[in-house]
Amino acid sequence: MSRHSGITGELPLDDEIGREQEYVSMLYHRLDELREQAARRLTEELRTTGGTRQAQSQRDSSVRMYAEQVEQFSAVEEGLCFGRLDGEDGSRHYIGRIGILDRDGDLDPLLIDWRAPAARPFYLATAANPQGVRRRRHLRTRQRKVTGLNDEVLDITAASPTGHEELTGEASLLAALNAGRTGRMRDIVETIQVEQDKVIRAPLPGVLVVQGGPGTGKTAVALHRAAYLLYTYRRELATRGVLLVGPNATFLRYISHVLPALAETGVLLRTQADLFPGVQARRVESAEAAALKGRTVMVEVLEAAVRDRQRVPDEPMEIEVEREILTLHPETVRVARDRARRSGRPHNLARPLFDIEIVHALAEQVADRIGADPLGGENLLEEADRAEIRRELREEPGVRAALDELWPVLTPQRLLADLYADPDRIAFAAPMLTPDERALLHREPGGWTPADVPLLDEAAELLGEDDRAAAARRERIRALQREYAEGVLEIARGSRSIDVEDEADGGEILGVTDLIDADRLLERQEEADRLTTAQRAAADRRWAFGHVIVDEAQELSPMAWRLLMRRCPSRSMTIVGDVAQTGALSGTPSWREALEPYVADRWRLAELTVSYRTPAEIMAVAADLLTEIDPALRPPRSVRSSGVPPWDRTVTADRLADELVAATTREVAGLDEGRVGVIVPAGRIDDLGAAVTAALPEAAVGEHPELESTVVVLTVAQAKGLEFDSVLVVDPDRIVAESPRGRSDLYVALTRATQRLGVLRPTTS
Ligand SMILES: Nc1ncnc2c1ncn2[C@@H]1O[C@H](COP(=O)(O)OP(=O)(O)OP(=O)(O)O)[C@@H](O)[C@H]1O
Repeated sequence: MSRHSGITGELPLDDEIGREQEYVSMLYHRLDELREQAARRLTEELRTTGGTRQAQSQRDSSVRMYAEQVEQFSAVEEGLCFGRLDGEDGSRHYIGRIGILDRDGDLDPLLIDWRAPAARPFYLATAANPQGVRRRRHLRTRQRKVTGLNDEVLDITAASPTGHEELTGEASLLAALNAGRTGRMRDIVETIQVEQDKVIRAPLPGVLVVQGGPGTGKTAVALHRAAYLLYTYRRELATRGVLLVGPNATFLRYISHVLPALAETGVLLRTQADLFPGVQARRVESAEAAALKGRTVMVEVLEAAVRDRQRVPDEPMEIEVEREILTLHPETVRVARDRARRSGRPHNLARPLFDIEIVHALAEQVADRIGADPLGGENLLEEADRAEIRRELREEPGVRAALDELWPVLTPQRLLADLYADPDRIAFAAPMLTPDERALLHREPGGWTPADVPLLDEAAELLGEDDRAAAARRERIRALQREYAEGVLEIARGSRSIDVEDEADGGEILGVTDLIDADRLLERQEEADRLTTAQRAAADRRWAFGHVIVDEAQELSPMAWRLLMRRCPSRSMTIVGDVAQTGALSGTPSWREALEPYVADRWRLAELTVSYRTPAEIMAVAADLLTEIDPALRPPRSVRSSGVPPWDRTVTADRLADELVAATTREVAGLDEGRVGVIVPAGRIDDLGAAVTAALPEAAVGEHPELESTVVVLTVAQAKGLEFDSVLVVDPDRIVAESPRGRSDLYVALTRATQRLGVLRPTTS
């Protein structure tokens, strides 16, 4: 179907590369001009001060725009232009990371953004459906130099060299797949495949579930979809932003370079642990405790925990007020409590109603005494006198203390910490749980776990925000503003280094940092709130995102789904995952079950069927296990073979560490470049990690291991979503035994390799 050639059939390869070099150099020249122009304008805007409030605000948005432009033009430096489409009508278009117009702004761009409709045939055209394309050319570049090219002539009569009828840009694709891994995910913008393109460019509204086996590009697709949506629906998403949720911090670091390389910085990347502003949930707890906290029964538990804080005393309470003792009867409190509850307001917002009732009752006592008619007639006080008494009572420390005791204003953190710390409170709030389950909730204060985050969020809903929460938010926003101010200066410094290089050409520009410091910039920002949408969203628990993307979504608990749905009232979501890889005990084995409570059956399913990571030899091993997990599940088809069969070796238990070190050393020696992943049972990460790092000091292990190390030792939970050139899986039986979802964990472990897989099994004898 397609012809791959070193010679294009028109010009010798070198000449052809030379011609492409001319074009690519021209594009870089134009990119430099645009970047310099943006940097110059940024500097000019930052130098200008004064003017009306409106002028300041306009200037501030210009500063943001130019700062973003400088950032974007720098981000697309590597691989700026990667493709060319020759039409049957003789047209010729270059495809790249951003769109570039010529100086006159002619309609025909010099470079077409990969997300633009005009670029789409680059990804979709096949010999059977050429879409007006005669030839697709992939350009390979290193820095600004064209190093090679691959052509596909979309000619139905030409034979396919590999029989992969469905692949587009096959030579470039295979080159990308066979390249050594660096510990950082790369973008796939040059070689997006047809089934992936359909997901990436699916319309914005509604819930789209992307189900696909290991290595089918779900993460890659999720990231490119974020970039596509921000480009195509910029107006809709500019103010509301896009949230991308990943399974853990290591994974976010792994993917963190992809969107900047696609010149998109407007996506907020977060783990579940970071979704409650002001809380960093790093505490560790048992899988069972996390699973319990993920169940929706916790909504009832929290509701009861809040009710428990709305107290009615058993005995009358005595309150001292200016040397006088007032008595608060349980019945008075009960009536006040019931009225406040009936308002239906969240706890903290109902407190004023409770206060009114209680203060009113106490004021009546005072009025009865001081307004009593000595002759036995009606009380002598007017309503204005009573109002004054109520006002004074509110200020009384004794009254305030009583109100705080009976109906305390609570933060979510206070509610949850008090609940966990006290078995009696747990017993009151969770009668529906078993004693063992209640024991799982009990713990001393001191940090939060990721499974606490949806509970904090739920508690925040039940409590309503009090003033302290709002003040905390203002403080967080201020901190982010400072960060932003520093970021702008950083960009300005970056742009300056480009300018400095150009000084030889007479292009000297006065540096931004010569004119303004972070504090002054911050002052100006406070006048005109100029945070990026993502930054504002990060600080605000009640932010409603324009679109939410969830990766490894099978791991989300029902409580986590509730949180995410609150963040996305428009239900515009992309949910990416593989139900066969579910490891969390409260994770989902079925998309229908997870989504039904929120959108019933109004969601679309897209499936990715081809694995780009895992070679056929390794996928065959994983496929046997998949059948055990669920005979109905089908493994993805591997796009390539490595020619290296996986090995599986049994060693005596006492030799395991030594054998592992020896095998790791061999794998490292066998790789030119690239990374080795050693996946071990969670219960052996400490000793086996220590053994490997003792022998190979460059190896990384720990809570957040450095993925760019040659060797990384990690658990399955840490390895989720990652990949390595060579993978050693240690003690698979124990990995399976460690969790009720152990077989899915092993499936994840076996599918992390791009080239080679080895399995080490200890025996007891
Ligand atoms: N079209 C493509 N072109 C080049 N590389 C690709 C393409 N699609 C996927 N890949 C590569 O395949 C590998 C696996 O992709 P990715 O991590 O997105 O898969 P996944 O479906 O999320 O896997 P898992 O379920 O195991 O987390 C990555 O190295 C990715 O860059």
